[in-house]
This record gives sequence, C-alpha cells and structure tokens, in this order.
Amino acid sequence: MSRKLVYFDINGYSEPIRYMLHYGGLKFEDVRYLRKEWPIKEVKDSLPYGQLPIYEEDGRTLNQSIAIARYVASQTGLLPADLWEQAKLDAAVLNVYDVVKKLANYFFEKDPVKKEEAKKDLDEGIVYYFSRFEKELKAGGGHFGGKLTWADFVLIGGVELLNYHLKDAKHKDYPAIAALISKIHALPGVKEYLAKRGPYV
Ligand SMILES: N[C@@H](CCC(=O)N[C@@H](CS)C(=O)NCC(=O)O)C(=O)O
Repeated sequence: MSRKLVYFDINGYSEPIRYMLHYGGLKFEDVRYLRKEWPIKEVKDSLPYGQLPIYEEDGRTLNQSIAIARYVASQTGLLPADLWEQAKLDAAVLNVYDVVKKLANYFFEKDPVKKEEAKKDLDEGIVYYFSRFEKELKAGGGHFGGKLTWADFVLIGGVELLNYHLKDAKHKDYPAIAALISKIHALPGVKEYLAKRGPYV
C-alpha cells in the first residue's frame, strides 16, 4: 500500500497525523514543501481545495486535516467502533479546533485594534477550553473517552501549535494535558520519530 502525507516544512496541522502514522507503524512518504517557495502554482492548482495537508493512499486523495486524522486513526486502532464514542471524539476534536481557530484569527489579523481583540479572545479561549479539556481528561482516566484515541493526538497537536506560536507552555497549569503530552511523546513509534525530528517548528 502506498501512503503519502503532503504538507509544509512545519509541524502545524499535520503533526498529530504524523504521530499517529508513526505510532501505527504505517510506512508513508512525508512530503514537506518549503514555505518560502510557496505557492508553487502547479502544486497548488492540483490540490482539491488549494491547501495542505493532503493525504494520498493508493492513488486516492483526501484533504482537510480532521478528515485525514480520523481516517488514519481508523487504520491505527485509534478510532473506536461504537458510533456514540466516535461522535464524542469528533466533538472533542472540533472543540480543539475551535480554540486553534482563535490562534489563526489572531495570527492573520492585520488591523492592530482587531488584532488586540483577537489576542484577548485567544487568551480567554485558551483558559476556557483548556480547563474543560483538563476536566474531560481527568474524567476519562487521562484520555478523551477513557482510552487512547485520535482525539488525544489532535489535542496534543493543538496544544503544541498554540505553545509554539505563543512562545509559552500554555498547558503548564493543566496536569492532565501535560501528562497526555508526555504519554504520547513516549509512545512507540512517536518516540523514535521525535528523536529524529528535533524541535517543533
Ligand atoms: N481546514 C483546512 C485548513 C488547511 C490550511 O489552512 N492549510 C494552510 C496551511 S496550515 C495552507 O495550505 N496554506 C497555504 C495556502 O493556502 O496556499 C485543514 O484543516 O486541513
């Protein structure tokens, strides 16, 4: 089976997907376009919605990082069979993306007044969402939904993205989130990948 994950030379939206692929021991081509060379017109024009990441498997193409993460989870034992459990995890992932979206709103805002408002919304959003993630993780014995799933990987990916761009360990007052980061970083496959990867970029 051929698998390819195509993204940029950053961790960003693809990192939880890379973690899952490595954890699952699935061989894949990790294609990373240089941001400084983007847009490469012929590549961008060939993408279903002009954006990355995309995931290719045996000639089929999937876009949208959540859809890719969910599919990869289904191939790596990280998506439970029960439909209610699946829906609860979808909700957890969308909650993570809701707070990550606040980072994007802040990051891409050009107007200085609106940027300040977006920063306030982001700072408040981090406290609001992280305290709820913390509660959910504690109720689930350290995981969303009681066991290791793709929602845990997506949460870690989101926290790392926020931390990197805000130059701060935003999860430091949330012990269950911190423990989950350590746990995922120590998983077989992920640990070896991280040792080779180096720092988050
Ligand atoms: N909703 C999409 C968003 C994808 C997205 O925003 N991709 C950005 C990089 S993180 C991109 O491709 N930017 C380059 C461009 O738009 O040309 C997803 O989650 O995959």
